Amino acid sequence: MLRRGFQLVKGLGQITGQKFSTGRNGITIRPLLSTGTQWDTGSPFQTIRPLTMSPWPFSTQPRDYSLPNASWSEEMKRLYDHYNALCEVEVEGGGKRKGPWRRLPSYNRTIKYATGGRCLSKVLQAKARLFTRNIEEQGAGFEYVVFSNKQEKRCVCVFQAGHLLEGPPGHVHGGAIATIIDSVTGTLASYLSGPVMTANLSINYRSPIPLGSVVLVHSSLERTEGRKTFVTCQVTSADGSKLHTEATGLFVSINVGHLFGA
Ligand SMILES: CCCCCCCC/C=C\CCCCCCCC(=O)SCCNC(=O)CCNC(=O)[C@H](O)C(C)(C)COP(=O)(O)OP(=O)(O)OC[C@H]1O[C@@H](n2cnc3c(N)ncnc32)[C@H](O)[C@@H]1OP(=O)(O)O
Repeated sequence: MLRRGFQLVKGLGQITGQKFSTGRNGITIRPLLSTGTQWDTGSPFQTIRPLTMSPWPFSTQPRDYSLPNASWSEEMKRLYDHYNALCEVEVEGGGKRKGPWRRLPSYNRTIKYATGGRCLSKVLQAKARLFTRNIEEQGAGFEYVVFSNKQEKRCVCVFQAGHLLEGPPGHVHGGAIATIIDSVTGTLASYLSGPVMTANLSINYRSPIPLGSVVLVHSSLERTEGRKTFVTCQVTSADGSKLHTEATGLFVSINVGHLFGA
């Protein structure tokens, strides 16, 4: 159980960019997501099935789902380029240095060993996938990339909602909107406060989101109180002129042992 806790903490560090202390040793973070390669199906009895074409197919790197793919619309790519450019700033005399923004990589499973939990068999645990990254067809589900700004304690997600997320005809399902809000606010809260769980999410749906459109999910820190991190969230059209959804979230810091019944 303790070993699992370490794996979880290290995995979080990789996702959030934080170095989580695991006690005496202060373990160095290294890629843990080695099962999520481009050729990986997640099954212990692997069927080789390429997700993307690569000149060297036997990559040991997991696929980063927050990078552009062929399904991204021009609008999605434009917004990606816009925020990506803010990740670096030009310095006098040429050259570049890190800017205030950071693109957060995104994988289809959070942690190699700590997925699923106590109620799943090992085989099912091996198959566990992050909810927002479990649709294989590019562009069909959640296409998104999160950029964070630690100084300003906020993040922005560029989100393109695919056709499998339909709720009302031609529009995005409210549960899918809640999912992306939970993911973005949860990512911000863990980026700022370390391991957290959603305690409360309150959502007001103001105007429907057309299926296939690109929207921005803005999330900011409101305040922290002890173990509690309060964040706000607005989903707007890509040009910011239309408010689609507003939300507030409460995230409670946890000891990772919480997830394993400690
Ligand atoms: C480790 C995960 C990290 C994820 C992030 C990874 C990085 C990014 C990676 C990939 C991107 C994807 C990101 C996805 C993000 C999704 C996150 C989720 O969906 S999480 C699943 C849904 N949430 C649950 O299942 C929680 C179930 N609830 C619980 O486990 C507990 O209730 C918990 C941990 C929330 C609190 O339990 P207690 O025993 O630790 O603490 P107590 O004492 O009850 O509460 C602490 C304080 O919070 C208040 N509080 C608790 N719940 C509240 C509520 N619902 N409303 C208002 N206040 C509440 C309490 O009144 C207390 O306040 P006072 O300190 O006394 O001032």
